[in-house]
Amino acid sequence: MSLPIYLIGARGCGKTTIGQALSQALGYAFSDTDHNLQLTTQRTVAEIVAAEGWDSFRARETESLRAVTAPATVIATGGGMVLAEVNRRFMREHGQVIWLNAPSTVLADRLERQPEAAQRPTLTGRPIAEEMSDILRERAHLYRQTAHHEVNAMQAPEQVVDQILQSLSLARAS
Ligand SMILES: Nc1ncnc2c1ncn2[C@@H]1O[C@H](COP(=O)(O)OP(=O)(O)OP(=O)(O)O)[C@@H](O)[C@H]1O
Ligand SMILES: O=C(O)C1=C[C@@H](O)[C@@H](O)[C@H](O)C1
Ligand SMILES: [Mg+2]
Repeated sequence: MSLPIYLIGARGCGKTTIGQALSQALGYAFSDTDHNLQLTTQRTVAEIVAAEGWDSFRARETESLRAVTAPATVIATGGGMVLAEVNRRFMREHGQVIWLNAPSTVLADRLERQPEAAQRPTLTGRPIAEEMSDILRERAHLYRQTAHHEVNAMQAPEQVVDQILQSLSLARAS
């Protein structure tokens, strides 16, 4: 059975972009926990957070992770999925976890170009560059401890996909 592949990392690291390309390369299905939540609730992240608050969003995100988990599927997760221990354990136990890592300056740059505010409401109320730096400082250890493999997400998308494929095949061979 082909285990699911979970992509984790901060906003803008490319979980959705790379996830789609990786799923095509492997002939796997593709799911995205943020999109799944949007479909099932018919609301954006910003709308859920405005109506119910972040704690409720985080609880729904845990449900979304379970709902999309299936064999032979690449799963792009929400940037905050690693905050809950239950999610970290679930991903490590059910599949291969890949951290798409890039410096906060690169991520902030991408988000400033394409903010998608409905899916990425502010987490701290601070400007994007400062928020990203704070978020990575808080979460880097959680991404690191959850991931089976860390990949450099500053490379061009095709190279990121290649590096993931290499990590996975090396893991299978060892
Ligand atoms: N390797 C890359 N090189 C250059 N640009 C990239 C790369 N990966 C993603 N991008 C760009 O960065 C932006 C954010 O990418 P994407 O939406 O895939 O990130 P994400 O990790 O899914 O974010 P979120 O956690 O908010 O869902 C998009 O404009 C995308 O085109
Ligand atoms: O980093 C985060 O906490 C988030 C990232 C996005 O993928 C969404 O899941 C949401 O905007 C929260
Ligand atoms: Mg995404």
